[in-house]
Amino acid sequence: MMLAEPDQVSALILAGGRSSRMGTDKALLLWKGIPLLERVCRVADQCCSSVSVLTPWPQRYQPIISVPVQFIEEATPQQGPLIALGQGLEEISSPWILLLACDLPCLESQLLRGWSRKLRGLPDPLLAQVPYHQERWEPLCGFYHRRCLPQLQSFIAQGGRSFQGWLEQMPVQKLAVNGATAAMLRNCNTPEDLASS
Ligand SMILES: Nc1nc2c(ncn2[C@@H]2O[C@H](COP(=O)(O)OP(=O)(O)OP(=O)(O)O)[C@@H](O)[C@H]2O)c(=O)[nH]1
Ligand SMILES: [Mg+2]
Repeated sequence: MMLAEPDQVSALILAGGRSSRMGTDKALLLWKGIPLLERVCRVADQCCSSVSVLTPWPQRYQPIISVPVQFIEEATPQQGPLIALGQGLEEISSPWILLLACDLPCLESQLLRGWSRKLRGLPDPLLAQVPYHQERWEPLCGFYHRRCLPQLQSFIAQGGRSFQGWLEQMPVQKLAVNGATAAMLRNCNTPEDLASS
């Protein structure tokens, strides 16, 4: 484990989706012999001060995880990633959260460390730092400050559930995405995605 001094970053890995396009729980699917969730946990362990997995099913995943991870049981399952981030921000006390999907087989700790270092120079009013690619945010590989929580809660209270919509009204630093980072952000939603990653 490495502390990203002075900006301590905790990873929050989301593993509570329906996997409806995959047809089977994708957190458990093997990629090069390692379950997708375990792969993401390992990378997060290499670049974050602590790692949490938010899921309604901690018992399902405990046996496959080999690195130190805190499981957070989901209060309101399957309400989508924005609600999940809200619970994570309430329960994790570090200044920054690196939010990660569990379906990112090509995630790289070195690139993520470089992004973590950029947090140090971020002007105070900016509350998030998120990759932006082809006119879309990539919110499930992004950094969110604790101070996001009030804005997030009021967006949710007004019925907002769209990450893209929330980020459009937030002070967010865009992370530019080049070829290498686009490859890292490739997520697996279908069996075809997994086969071609
Ligand atoms: N904890 C938690 N994770 C979620 C939730 N919704 C989605 N995720 C996770 O967010 C990440 C990206 O979601 P998707 O790629 O859409 O995955 P999904 O919702 O399982 O799959 P589809 O049903 O095919 O959309 C995955 O790691 C999911 O497990 C949720 O309500 N709670
Ligand atoms: Mg996905």
